[in-house]
Amino acid sequence: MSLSVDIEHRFDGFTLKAAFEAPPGVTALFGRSGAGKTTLVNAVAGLLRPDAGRITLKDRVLLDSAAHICLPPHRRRLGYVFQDARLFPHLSVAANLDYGTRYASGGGTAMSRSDVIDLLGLAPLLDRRPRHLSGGETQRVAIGRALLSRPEMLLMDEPLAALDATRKADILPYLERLKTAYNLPILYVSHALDEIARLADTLVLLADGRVHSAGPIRTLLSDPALVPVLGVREAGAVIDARVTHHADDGLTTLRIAAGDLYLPGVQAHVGDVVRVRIRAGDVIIARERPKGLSSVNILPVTVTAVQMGDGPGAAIALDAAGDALLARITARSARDLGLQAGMPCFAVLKATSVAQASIGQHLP
Ligand SMILES: Nc1ncnc2c1ncn2[C@@H]1O[C@H](COP(=O)(O)OP(=O)(O)OP(=O)(O)O)[C@@H](O)[C@H]1O
Repeated sequence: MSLSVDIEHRFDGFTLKAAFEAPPGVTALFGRSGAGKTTLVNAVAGLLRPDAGRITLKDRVLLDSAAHICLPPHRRRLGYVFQDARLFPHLSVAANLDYGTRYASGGGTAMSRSDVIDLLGLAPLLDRRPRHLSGGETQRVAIGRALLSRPEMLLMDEPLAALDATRKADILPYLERLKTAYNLPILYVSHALDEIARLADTLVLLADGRVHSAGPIRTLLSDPALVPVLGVREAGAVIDARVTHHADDGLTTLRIAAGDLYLPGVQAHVGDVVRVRIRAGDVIIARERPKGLSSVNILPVTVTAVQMGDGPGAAIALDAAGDALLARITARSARDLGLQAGMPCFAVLKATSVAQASIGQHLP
């Protein structure tokens, strides 16, 4: 286990009482505004001293209120990337990076300055001042500075929240590379499920200062019971698929265990494994294999669970030859089709419904 957290903290009108474990990889803290994400990550960083609790990173105790241990931030060996990058405005990018190196605590990731510059594409920016950088570039420098402090874990609090969709799409591949190239555990705070679905291995779902659910991302994103918590529009499973062919008409063929998927605009090489997020609302269920349909993605599946919602909707969990999928249909359709666990049927996906933004490089 990389990080283990069990803390309590009370503000006027808000109580945080949360425990979770972050294994190696990217652990996402997800929850609505005010759920307690920043309070929790600040407690891990040492920027907030919780009323009570214990936090360990690998075998080091960062906080143990019973033993009166509370390491100051600079002794925790953590890199912190904030939503507002907090670069030094009077220093060049190079000097901002040097600042990270100067305060390297040692022991953490052994990335050299040139590794970091390459990984984050910073070479053309080194002589610039922060005011001459775009939002995405600024965040890349902030990440570089945090990495050069040789942290044992990176804490990222809404690092992309201030960026527009295009800049966000620009920076996500860098985060994916960071994750795959270096074995650095990351605690990633976000209220954007699309980012989390692309990056995270583990999901910790916070609600009202408590951990509502925690576990592997694939399990939680395909759990029909969590659809109302994750948001009915955003909920959807992630699956890994291998790129097998790019056709001249722009459609890419991706292989999953249940068959082939045909999706537009997949920017990955043949042979690459990519993570594809399929929103529950984009999946239609048919009892028999549909004929004469414009959709090209029809997969044989088995219903694994039916979750009727409080309103007109129902969430249906599906097994596609070992890959979990989720569909959101009306409760009326679920009843009319007589859907129940164990029933074989077909999942229909519109090719254009899986946006490029939902496709990320494979994160083992
Ligand atoms: N210093 C403080 N004093 C009093 N209350 C605070 C303080 N910091 C946070 N809170 C309260 O604690 C609750 C959790 O805040 P927190 O910032 O941790 O939530 P969050 O999940 O990060 O939200 P957001 O996504 O909006 O950043 C909120 O109700 C907030 O008003």
